[in-house]
Amino acid sequence: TELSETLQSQDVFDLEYAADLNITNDGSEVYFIRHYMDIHSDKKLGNIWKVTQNGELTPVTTGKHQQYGMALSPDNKRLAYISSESGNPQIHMQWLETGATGQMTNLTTAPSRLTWSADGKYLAFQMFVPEKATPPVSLPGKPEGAEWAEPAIYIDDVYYRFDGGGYTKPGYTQIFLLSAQGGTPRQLTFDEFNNNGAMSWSQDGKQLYFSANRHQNFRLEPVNTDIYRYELASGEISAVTDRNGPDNQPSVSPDGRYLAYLGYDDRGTNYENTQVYVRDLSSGKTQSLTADLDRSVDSLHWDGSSRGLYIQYDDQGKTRVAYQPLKGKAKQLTDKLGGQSYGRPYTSSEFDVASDGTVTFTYSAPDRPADVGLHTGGKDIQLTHLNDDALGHKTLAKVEEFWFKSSADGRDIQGWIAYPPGFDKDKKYPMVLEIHGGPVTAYGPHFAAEIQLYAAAGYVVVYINPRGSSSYGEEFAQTIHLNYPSQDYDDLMSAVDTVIDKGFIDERELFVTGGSGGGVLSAWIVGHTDRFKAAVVAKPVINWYSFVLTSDFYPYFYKYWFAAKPWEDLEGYMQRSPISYVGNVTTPTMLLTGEADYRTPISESEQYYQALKLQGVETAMVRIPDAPHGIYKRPSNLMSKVEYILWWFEQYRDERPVKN
Ligand SMILES: CSCC[C@H](NC=O)C(=O)N[C@@H](CO)C(=O)O
Repeated sequence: TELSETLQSQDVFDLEYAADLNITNDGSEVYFIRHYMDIHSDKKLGNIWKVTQNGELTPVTTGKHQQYGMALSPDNKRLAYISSESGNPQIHMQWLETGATGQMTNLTTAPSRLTWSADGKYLAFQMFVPEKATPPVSLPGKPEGAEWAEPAIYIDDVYYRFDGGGYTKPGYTQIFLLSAQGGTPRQLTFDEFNNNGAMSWSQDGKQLYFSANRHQNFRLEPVNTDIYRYELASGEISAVTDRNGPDNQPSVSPDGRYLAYLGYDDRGTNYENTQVYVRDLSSGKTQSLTADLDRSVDSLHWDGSSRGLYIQYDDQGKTRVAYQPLKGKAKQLTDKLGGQSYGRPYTSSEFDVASDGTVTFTYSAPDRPADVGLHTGGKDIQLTHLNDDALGHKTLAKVEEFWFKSSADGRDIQGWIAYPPGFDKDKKYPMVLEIHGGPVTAYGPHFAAEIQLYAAAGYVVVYINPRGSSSYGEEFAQTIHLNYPSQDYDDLMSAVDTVIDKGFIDERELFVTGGSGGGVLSAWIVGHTDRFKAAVVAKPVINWYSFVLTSDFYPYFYKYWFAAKPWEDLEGYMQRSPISYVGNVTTPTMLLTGEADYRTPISESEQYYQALKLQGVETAMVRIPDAPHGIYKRPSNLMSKVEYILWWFEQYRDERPVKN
């Protein structure tokens, strides 16, 4: 039927995407995790696959498991990875010449960040080491065999719960060393810090560089990570960087002379460009290679000759890889990265580089989640087509870029329109404005099941990067510093007007939704205009005062998003809170949030729901049991989100597509 040729919500179970790309030294093969959605456990699982330059695909591991954290040995003969096939996550190894595999560890908590030494003899990794917590109170008088209520929980840590991880247990993440022959790992760090940042070995294997926040006050200085050097012989740890601001992703050059890393000087704003620094390890001389690039670098890989670095950064909603020599100008390679955020069209990608400069990356297209791509000989090649079977026969929304001027100040703003399958410009369509979160993140022309499903239901979907978004430089992102929400509202309204002016939108049929920061802005919108027929506010902040005092990452939010603590600036907090404008709302507005969302806790949604009820505004609340902030991570939750949003909008639709 015609219906079966458009995307249906249950199709999210058929999506696959590529991650953890590892390219061989000669660039001939790429190992990657082929993620898929398991309809029985309702979880994302994944196995290792290999693809050659000719696009020949071979499975490397198999089974219904979560396999991740893959690291190819320096000689390309072994593949270390983490797998939960024995019940809980353990380090596994595959000998690629023979196909022999083995479980290398028998750990009690999950390992992470497998990092090979240059000689291939060792793997460094990290693991949480729990500490014994004795509650300060134990109840007297419990008779033998009595079934009393669960004991009270005593909390005294700053970070007592974390979105996606639940309530925290006492303990710290420590660094371990494992022989590549397997056996018992040796714990290297023991102190009361989370030694949990990226690691890189010196070429002679005598030192291990890692990033961590090891400041005494680390809990209240949440972004102040530095690079440290661990001496394998003595166990001594010394700081390599010491500025106020994050320093992370250390990477020793192949010739052992330099240490590259990412970071910025913390000026206390909502956003600074992350730069690439290179330190000469013998002289200590350090320079930024990207001081003139007005973008944030997200990741880096050394060139095999140690003469420069391949860097990844977001630029106007796309993600690029460029080659940045140690001296001189960067050379652009590709802008086709993306596709790993399959729910909403956020920029999200990764890349790896072979010794000969062949780049592999997650290949993005608006109609497909991430495939494996290759950049070689100046060309981009798509090596896999992981979703052609599931999506190839479907008519998906076409995604088109548009630019417009904001009514606030004439600033240029970028957006995208997703057209419903079978779109006819001579008809009038309902519109959904979908708003991203962050707020300093970026949408782009990437596959997004949510956008595609709204379009498949007949809506023209509009999404933009309002001021404050990343990928347009520091000034653009900082316009919302201590000023959010603000003129971003005007940017969104100008986008709606621009698309209406194109002539195919039924102005009476406007709908709005957004999640997280987009929940803030959609609640802000219904408090400032009644032009939308219905709204769904997903996982929002409604009241900045209560948010700062209930969100998991509160030492960051109060410090970088506000001028003072809530009780020192009540007026400032309330003036920027959607709750302050609830008295203006007439738009039917539904709330939708995960019950285990500790980033924007469901109490924010409850406040708005109850306020709307008191105001007599049509409202409803959808609570997704056990879902954290990333609702889409369980496919059925992504389905619930989309189905509820479409259902709510349909309640308020009385016009159907008609001829002009
Ligand atoms: C507006 S409060 C912070 C919410 C969150 N930011 C960081 O965690 C957010 O906006 N998340 C976005 C982007 O990841 C989302 O869509 O969930």
